[in-house]
Amino acid sequence: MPEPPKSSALVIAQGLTKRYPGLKALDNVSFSLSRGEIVGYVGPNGAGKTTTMRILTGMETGFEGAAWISGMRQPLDRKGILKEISYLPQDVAFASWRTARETLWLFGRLSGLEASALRQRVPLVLQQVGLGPKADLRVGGFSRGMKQRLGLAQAMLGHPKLMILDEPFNHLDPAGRQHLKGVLTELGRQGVSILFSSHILADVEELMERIVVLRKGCVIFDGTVEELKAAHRDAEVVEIGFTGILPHSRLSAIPGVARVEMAASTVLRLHPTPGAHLLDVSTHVLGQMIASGHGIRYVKPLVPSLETIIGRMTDDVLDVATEREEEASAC
Ligand SMILES: Nc1ncnc2c1ncn2[C@@H]1O[C@H](COP(=O)(O)OP(=O)(O)OP(=O)(O)O)[C@@H](O)[C@H]1O
Repeated sequence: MPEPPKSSALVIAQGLTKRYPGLKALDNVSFSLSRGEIVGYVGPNGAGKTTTMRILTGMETGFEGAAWISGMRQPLDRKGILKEISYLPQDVAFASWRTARETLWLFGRLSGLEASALRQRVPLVLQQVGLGPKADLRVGGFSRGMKQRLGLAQAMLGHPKLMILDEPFNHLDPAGRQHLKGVLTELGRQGVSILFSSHILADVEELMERIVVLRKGCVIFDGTVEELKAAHRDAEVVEIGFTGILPHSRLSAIPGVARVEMAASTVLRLHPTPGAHLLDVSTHVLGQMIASGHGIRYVKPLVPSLETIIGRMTDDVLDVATEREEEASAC
């Protein structure tokens, strides 16, 4: 059996490849997670996020490559690993007739937690996820957002070293997402590592210490959000509000201008060519507009959102099996 790589990382995924008939769901996926690190695992539908998470939790066993958690290997050391991790699946489901408190109590006992520990822990985690006042209500009457919170409470219950959360922000309203971000940040501060997937990127940007982007089963970026944004500076545009009628075909001919988009009759957006310096190009365009008698109402740089960048990197397409033949690597 191969030795775990010499690394202090809590999670090491090395060359993970998962095949389904006619489809490579994961293609040589490698990344790692340090202790206390919060990592966003993102990509379009079908990119392979859940498959990776299922491998890390030991639910998916037929794969190539290796996954180590705390120096233990999946799926061989599954029992040992289960003591250190928790998993929040995408669609949480609970028995409707139990209360939130009973649900956590049962889960805790089945996970081997002592009754004395649960007496303290259950009210605490319910409080932390904002369900304290609902502890003794039946889950059947819970909204989807409340069930999502209960799922998170369950994932926190056993003091895991690693939490793997598949779409934890699903079904939460803006206040709920804000609250959850606070809870996860605090857990990170306490040394808990968190790997989470999300399609709601605008809200979770500042939560991610690192972002791993997956496309068609391949890791296409692994770094900080700042590094990702820096690599996509060419997606920045400048918006110019002006007076008068603009013959914008003349502006398109200016060196460094890839495209002039008319956002409204007196608002244009300047798209630079890759590698062009946005400030230089804007200065040139503004000079020409003023020289031809246009008044400038405002100039505003538009920095692309994380969602725009990821959409650009992944084409934002639903990946279908026919697009990803088993042997052909899309990486
Ligand atoms: N049991 C299975 N049998 C066959 N194909 C599967 C199976 N499970 C997943 N897949 C396929 O593997 C690919 C990756 O699926 P996965 O659920 O990991 O994607 P995802 O990134 O989590 O997507 P989403 O954002 O929609 O949750 C998809 O093409 C999916 O259809």
